[in-house]
Amino acid sequence: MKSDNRTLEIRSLEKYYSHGEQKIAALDGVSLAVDKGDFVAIMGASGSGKSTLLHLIGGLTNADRGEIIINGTDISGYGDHDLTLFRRNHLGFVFQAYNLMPFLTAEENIKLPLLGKKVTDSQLEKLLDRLGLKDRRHHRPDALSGGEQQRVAIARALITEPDVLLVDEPTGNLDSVAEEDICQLLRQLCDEQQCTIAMVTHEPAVAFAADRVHVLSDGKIVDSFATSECDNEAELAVKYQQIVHQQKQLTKTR
Ligand SMILES: Nc1ncnc2c1ncn2[C@@H]1O[C@H](COP(=O)(O)OP(=O)(O)OP(=O)(O)O)[C@@H](O)[C@H]1O
Repeated sequence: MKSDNRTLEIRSLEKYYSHGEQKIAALDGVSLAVDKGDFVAIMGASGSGKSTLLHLIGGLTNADRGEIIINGTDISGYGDHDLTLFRRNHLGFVFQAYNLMPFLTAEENIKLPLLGKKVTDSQLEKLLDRLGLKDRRHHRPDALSGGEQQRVAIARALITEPDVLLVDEPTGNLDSVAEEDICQLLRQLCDEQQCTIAMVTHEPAVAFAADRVHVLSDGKIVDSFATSECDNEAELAVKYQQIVHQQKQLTKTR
């Protein structure tokens, strides 16, 4: 059923890579729907296709088949120029490596995606305040902790008010305290500001912040479940491992 609230819809997405004679299906018919304000986590073993999926949603590579519809716009047929414009206006990215400009302050980094466009002072203040960066705004990245650098990266992704925030292993370089802090922040952004988030992670503790987990295996979504089915991250880890194990058994018997 189509929801009017749907921010992201992926239909039968396929992506192949060639290794010599061999053709590898990185994505093999992935379909997914995310409503406004929903937070989904995409989990899966190494090589299951997580990054490929996020890169396709983000218009960083093209699909071989299928559709990617973001707020009603199908970007799957777009060329490089249109994809660049679409990314700039509609998507926000947060990566494991914060990718901040080392010679710019936190505030200058946050304003980078605006490309000179004005942001109102109150908009910027609100964002700095929300991300707990007010007293760090004039610091350069090397004077910030890992968690603070990731907060700056999140603020930079949010400054253009994107339709979807695409997040790739956001806590991979952080200790457990900073990890929890970033997870809480992402959760609150959904609850309070109706941010729509698609996040790739292999960490059950990080996935627990989401509303729903989709499990990828060999380029297919093989299962998905609401995180509310799990009382805590340990239960989520067990549930995820069971799905992965079941999938391995199925592959063996094929
Ligand atoms: N540029 C590429 N050229 C060739 N093959 C690729 C390329 N990118 C990914 N692949 C292959 O596609 C499959 C999916 O890769 P992908 O990086 O999406 O997996 P992943 O789940 O993100 O893995 P990881 O958790 O290790 O980052 C793998 O078999 C990988 O080797």
